[in-house]
Amino acid sequence: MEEKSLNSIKVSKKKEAGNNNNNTSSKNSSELFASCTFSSLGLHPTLCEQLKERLGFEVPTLVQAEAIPVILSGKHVLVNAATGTGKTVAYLAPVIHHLQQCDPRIQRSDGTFVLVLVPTRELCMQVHEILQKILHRFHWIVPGYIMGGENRSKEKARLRKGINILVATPGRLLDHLKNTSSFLHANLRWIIFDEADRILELGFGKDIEEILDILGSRQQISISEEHTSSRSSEGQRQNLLFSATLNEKVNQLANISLEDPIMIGLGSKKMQDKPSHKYLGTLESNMDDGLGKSCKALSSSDNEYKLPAQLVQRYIKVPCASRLVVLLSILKHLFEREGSQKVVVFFATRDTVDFHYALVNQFQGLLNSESEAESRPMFLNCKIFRLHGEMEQVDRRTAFQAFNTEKSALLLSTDVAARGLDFPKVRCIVQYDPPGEATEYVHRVGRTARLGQRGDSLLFLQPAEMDYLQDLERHGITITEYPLLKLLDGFPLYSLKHSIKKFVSVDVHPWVVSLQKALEIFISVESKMKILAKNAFSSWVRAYTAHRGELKRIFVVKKLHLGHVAKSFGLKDQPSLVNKSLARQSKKRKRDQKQKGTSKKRVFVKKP
Ligand SMILES: Nc1ncnc2c1ncn2[C@@H]1O[C@H](COP(=O)(O)OP(=O)(O)OP(=O)(O)O)[C@@H](O)[C@H]1O
Repeated sequence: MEEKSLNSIKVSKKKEAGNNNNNTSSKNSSELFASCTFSSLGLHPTLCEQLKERLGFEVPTLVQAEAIPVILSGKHVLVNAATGTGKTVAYLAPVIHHLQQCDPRIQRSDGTFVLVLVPTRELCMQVHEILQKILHRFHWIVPGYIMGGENRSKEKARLRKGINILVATPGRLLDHLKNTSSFLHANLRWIIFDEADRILELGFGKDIEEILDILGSRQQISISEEHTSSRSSEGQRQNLLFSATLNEKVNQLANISLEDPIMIGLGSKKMQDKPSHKYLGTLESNMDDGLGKSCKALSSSDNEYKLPAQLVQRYIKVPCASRLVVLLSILKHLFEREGSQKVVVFFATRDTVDFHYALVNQFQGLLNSESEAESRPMFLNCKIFRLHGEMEQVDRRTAFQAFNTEKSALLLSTDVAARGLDFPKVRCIVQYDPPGEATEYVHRVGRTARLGQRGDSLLFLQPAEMDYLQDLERHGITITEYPLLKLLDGFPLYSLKHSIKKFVSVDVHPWVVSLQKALEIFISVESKMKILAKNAFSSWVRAYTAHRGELKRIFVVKKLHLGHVAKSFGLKDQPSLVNKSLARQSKKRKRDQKQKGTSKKRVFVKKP
C-alpha cells in the first residue's frame, strides 16, 4: 500500500472553488477547498475523472485533502469536521482507489470488502447513490445496501450474490451477520462509521459491539492477549470513524475499534489513551461508571462545535400559546418572500409531525366569508412532505426522494432527517421543538449552508426556555434574536387592511389572535384533525419530559401551562394526557422488542 506523508500534501487555502457551487463566495471557498488536486492526493486518475464527471468535484475540500492521504496509507482514522464539508467522499474515494487497483480484479463472489455503517435508512440510500455514481467506470465493484424496513429475503439474495461495498444500518446488519450464512465477509478490510456518535446515541452500542466481535475487529483482542487472533484479514483491517460532533461514546467506540488512530480535525482535543487493562468498557455502559468516567477528552460538554461560517442563526422567543400561529406565519412569510426554496422544520415526535403535516395540507387560513372558501388557496402555497420513523418504508423513501429533487418544498421531520442528509439547496432550517443536546442543534442546522452555500436557521424558544441559549454558548454557538413583531406587523388583516399599528406583545397581536381563532375553529370541526391534535399534544408533553441531564433544568415540564400547550395544537381545551397515542406507543415498543427477540430493557431513546 502506498504511503503518503501528510506533510507532502498542501492543504493551504484555495482561491477558486469547484464549479458546482456557484453561490459560494470566494471567502468561503478559501476556507473550504484545498489548493491541491485529487490526483496529487494519490488517487487513481480514472477515479479523479469520475469525481469530476459524475459528481462535479474539481478540487478536494480541506477535509478530503487531509483525510484521503492518511486513509490511503492504511492507518485507522478518526475525523471530526463540520457538517457539509465533504466527509462522505473523504472516506469513499480512498477505499475505492484501493479496491479498483486490486490485481486480479475483485469479483462479486469475493463478498464484502468495505462496510459503511450509518444511523438512518435515508443516509444509507444517500451513500449508496454516491457510490453508484463514483463506481460508474469501475463496474466490477458492486455496491449495495441493507437496512431496516426492507425485504429481508431480497437482501439475503443480494448478499448471496455478493456486495463488495456494503452500506448498512446496524440492526439489520447484525441480523444478517447472524442469520445469513451466505453473507461472505472473510475479505472485509474496511469498517467505516459515518455519524459514529449518532449510531451510539440511538442505542445501537450493543449491536456495534456484537458486529465488531463477529467481524473480529474489536481491538481488545489484540492489545490484551499475548497472542493475537489468527483471523485471516485482521492484519489488513482499517477502521474509520467520521462525525461533525464527537462525544464520550465515540471515544469508547474509538478505543475498541481503532488501533493507533490518526486524528483529523480534532484541534487541541485528544482522544483518551487506551487503558492498559484488558476490559475496555462497553458502548452500552453507563456514562457515570467504568470507562465513561474518564472519557473527558471527547466529552460533549468540552466541545466547541464547528458551524458553517456563512450560516445565519437566529432564535425566536414565542409564548407557548402562540407557537403554532407563529410557525405558520413564518413559513408563509418564507415561501411568499421567495417562491423557490426548500425549508425543513424539525419536530420532537412522530405524532407532532403527523399533526402539522395534516394541518398545513388542509388549512386555508383566515376566511372573510363562506363564499371565499371555495376559491381561496391554501394557507401555505408549497409542496409539503413529512418524514419520520413510523412511516411505511415505501412512503419514507418516496418523501425522501421527492424532497431531494423538488426545487421548492417544505419538509416536516423528526430528527430522522437531522444527520448526514444532503438535500440540495435547503435555504432554512426551523427548529420548532428545540433539540436535546447541542450536538443535535449542530446537525439539524447542518442541513443548510452546506459547502459554502447560504443558509438560515431559526430556533423556537419559549420565554421560560431562554437558558438554552447559554447551553449553546458553552459549545461556542451564539445566536441572535429574530425580529418577530416586525414580521407579524407585516401581515395584512382584512378588517384593518395594511394599516395595523405597532403592537408590543406577540400573544395580543391582532394577526396572532385572528389566526389562532381560525385554527381553533378549523380543528374543532374537523374530527380527524382533532384526534391528530390530541395525539400530538400528549406525545409532545411526553417528549418534553424526556430531556436529559442539564437540560432538565431548562425544559421543566412542571412549568408548562398545559392549556397553552393545547392552544399550540389548535385545541381550545386541554385534552387528557392519557390517550390512544400513549397506548399505541407502548404497544409498538412491546412489538419491536418481541420482533428483536429480546425483552431486555433498553436505555430510553426518543425514536425519530
Ligand atoms: N470536493 C468537492 N467539490 C465540490 N462539492 C463537494 C466536494 N466534496 C463534497 N461536495 C459536496 O458537498 C456537499 C456535502 O458533502 P457531504 O454530504 O459529504 O458532507 P458531510 O461532511 O458528510 O456532511 P454531514 O456532516 O452533514 O454528514 C455535498 O453536496 C457534496 O456533493
